[in-house]
Amino acid sequence: MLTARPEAIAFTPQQTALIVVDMQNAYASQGGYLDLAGFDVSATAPVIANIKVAIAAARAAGIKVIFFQNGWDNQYVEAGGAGSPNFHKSNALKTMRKRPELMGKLLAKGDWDYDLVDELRPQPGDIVLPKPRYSGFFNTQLDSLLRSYGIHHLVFTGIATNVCVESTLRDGFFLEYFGVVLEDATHQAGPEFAQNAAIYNIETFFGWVSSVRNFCDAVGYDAKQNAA
Ligand SMILES: NC(=O)N/C=C\C(=O)O
Repeated sequence: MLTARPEAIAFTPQQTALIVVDMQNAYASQGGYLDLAGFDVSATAPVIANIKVAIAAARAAGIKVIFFQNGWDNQYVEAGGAGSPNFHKSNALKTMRKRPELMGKLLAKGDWDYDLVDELRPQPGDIVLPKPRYSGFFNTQLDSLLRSYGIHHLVFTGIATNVCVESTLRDGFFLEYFGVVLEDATHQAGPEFAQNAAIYNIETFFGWVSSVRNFCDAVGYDAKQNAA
């Protein structure tokens, strides 16, 4: 049983996945895309630390860990051309149009910006999925993989709460997945009200909101003892 808002939610480890959304240098590191595009990433260190604990707890409980990496090939073919709203709305693409010296760097496969942060490394048995748009369900193998493992509960961590986390959780809701976000293992892109609004939306309309500590308690993982 996971203590959560608006109410506790039951889950079994075998039917649950921990989803780690886009914990790449682009979203969590100084000098990465969000930072260069003018978003504040100064408070991401505790989020990385909390995700690390959630991942350890999930692995110990036999919960599948799925990492997403957002981005495209270094020619940006997968980003879409002017016929795609992504071409017009992506702040990474807009930043690179303003600063052409960054072309081939931001969110480009093979570059540091695209890499997962050093602290969060996939291990054998984890799944790593590339995704070309905000939702992890769009143009990825996520749905078929989850169905193949009989998973229908998704516990979300990652950046950004109000963009890729919320988009993926919402799409999951429409596909009949139960979505829980661990709020202290997420961070917004934009002002704090964006975090609060995303959490409000999830808690009220699309899923459940919990914390890393509650998740550890639910799976019987002692974070303090394992840190020692
Ligand atoms: N990972 C995300 O939530 N991404 C948000 C914005 C972007 O990728 O431009």
